[in-house]
Amino acid sequence: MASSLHPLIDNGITPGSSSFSGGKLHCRCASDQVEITLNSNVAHNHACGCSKCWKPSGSLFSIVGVVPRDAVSVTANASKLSIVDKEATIQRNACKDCGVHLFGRIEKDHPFKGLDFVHVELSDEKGWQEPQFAGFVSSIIEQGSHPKEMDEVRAKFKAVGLQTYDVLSPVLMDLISTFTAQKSEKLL
Ligand SMILES: N[C@@H](CCC(=O)N[C@@H](CS)C(=O)NCC(=O)O)C(=O)O
Ligand SMILES: [Zn+2]
Ligand SMILES: [Zn+2]
Repeated sequence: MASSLHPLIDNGITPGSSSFSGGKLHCRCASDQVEITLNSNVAHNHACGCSKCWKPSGSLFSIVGVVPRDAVSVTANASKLSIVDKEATIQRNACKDCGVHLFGRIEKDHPFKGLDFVHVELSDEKGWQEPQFAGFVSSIIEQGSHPKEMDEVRAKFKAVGLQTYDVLSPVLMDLISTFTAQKSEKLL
């Protein structure tokens, strides 16, 4: 398989630091970079194979984690941000010039409302939580990967110690279903 899963996965995973408490993200413009300050480490960091999450060119997967939205502030060049798809659940704020997604925010009623989605590779700091699993793996087929490559893709994740799922991990799926059950009062 010629393609890279993601630079933070391909050569093995570097563990983060439990005492790390945040840092800055920058877009990839040569000047006037959008800067985001995060006052928190990420949680539920994972590889996402869906077509909507930003990924570096040449990679099959995005690496995306969440932080409380109160921990996110735009600290430079906010005027360069624009929402990629206003109809999507996750409103991904991208740099209009370089295309990098700086943060994704949920405004509608949703189990993950209150959490923003961010890509820690946009930071120079070390200590961010390492990827915990791979989600939306089968979605890479929708972007042109051949179904025959899937065994190899899943084996590569397993080789670096990550479980693969075709939606999200059991913990996150249980959170989503708990939210749904509480809303319909099946669970009190
Ligand atoms: N197979 C679809 C899956 C898209 C999808 O459902 N993505 C997930 C993971 S990021 C999601 O929660 N999307 C909500 C959104 O994009 O607003 C694709 O690849 O486009
Ligand atoms: Zn930019
Ligand atoms: Zn995604």
